[in-house]
Amino acid sequence: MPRMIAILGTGKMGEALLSGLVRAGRAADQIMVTTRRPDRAKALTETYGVRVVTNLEAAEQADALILAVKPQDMGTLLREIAPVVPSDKLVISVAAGITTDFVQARLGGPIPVVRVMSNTPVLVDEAMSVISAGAHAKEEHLKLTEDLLQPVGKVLRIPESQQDGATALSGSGPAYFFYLVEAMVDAGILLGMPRAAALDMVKQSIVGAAIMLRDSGEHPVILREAVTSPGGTTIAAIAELERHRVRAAFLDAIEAARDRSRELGGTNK
Ligand SMILES: NC(=O)C1=CN([C@@H]2O[C@H](COP(=O)(O)OP(=O)(O)OC[C@H]3O[C@@H](n4cnc5c(N)ncnc54)[C@H](OP(=O)(O)O)[C@@H]3O)[C@@H](O)[C@H]2O)C=CC1
Ligand SMILES: O=C(O)[C@@H]1CCC=N1
Repeated sequence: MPRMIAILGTGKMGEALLSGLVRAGRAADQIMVTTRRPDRAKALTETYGVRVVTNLEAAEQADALILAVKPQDMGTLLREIAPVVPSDKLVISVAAGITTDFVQARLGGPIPVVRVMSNTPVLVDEAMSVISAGAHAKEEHLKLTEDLLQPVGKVLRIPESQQDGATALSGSGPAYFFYLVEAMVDAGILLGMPRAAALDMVKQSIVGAAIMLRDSGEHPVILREAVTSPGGTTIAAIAELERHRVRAAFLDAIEAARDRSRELGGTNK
């Protein structure tokens, strides 16, 4: 395990990863973070007891760097730290669309870079993190990255060519489920239910369904068929979902997210 880890750009994702590291037992004095705003720095120190440093201090002193700025800010950050990052430092990027080649080219030298796409359920130790090695990252670097991420969820190694697709599927994935919950609660309101009761019903249904899906080992089609009685209520709803081409909308939506991830990587300078 790297002795000192630095998170550069500690916003929503950076903080989610930070909280996971702390929950997994990493001592606060083995984590450094960087931020842009002083009020954010103060809040992170107060909540986690971690040291807030400059990007240059983090890049010099930490054994592994987790880059968690927005894709649009990655070029600027890499230009700033490039002069002080030695070629044996493990650099982990969690930014959508940013390729390992992009990071390596801006840091210069044979730097081991690992690209990660995680998601916000890292906050409840249920993240889906997919990881890919850059040209100079070896088995030991993938293993170190897995060791960092395994305490906060599931980790899968994938070819980097699939990273933009994974960003669309599991990186953004939680948002699609929250969106679905919102839509179903609205349906409850339409049927005249109080908002709080509708939210309770939908929340418990999605949690129950998610746990069944994870723990039963059954295919989702089998689980859905078990709810769908001949001539019953569920098939009446599914007929409407099909009529509105909801499945096709998901295919198009996730393809659009994949394309946007590619664009974020391509347009960044
Ligand atoms: N949110 C999500 O669900 C997921 C996000 N990601 C990826 O994680 C990354 C971060 O996203 P997210 O956490 O949502 O975004 P945020 O805007 O919440 O976090 C980015 C943080 O980086 C800070 N920052 C920007 N530039 C610098 C700099 N030069 N030095 C120090 N700090 C800097 C920002 O400061 P300031 O607030 O002042 O702008 C901000 O706090 C993105 O690349 C995204 O693609 C990946 C998976 C899921
Ligand atoms: O929306 C985004 O760009 C980020 C990347 C994956 C999830 N959120």
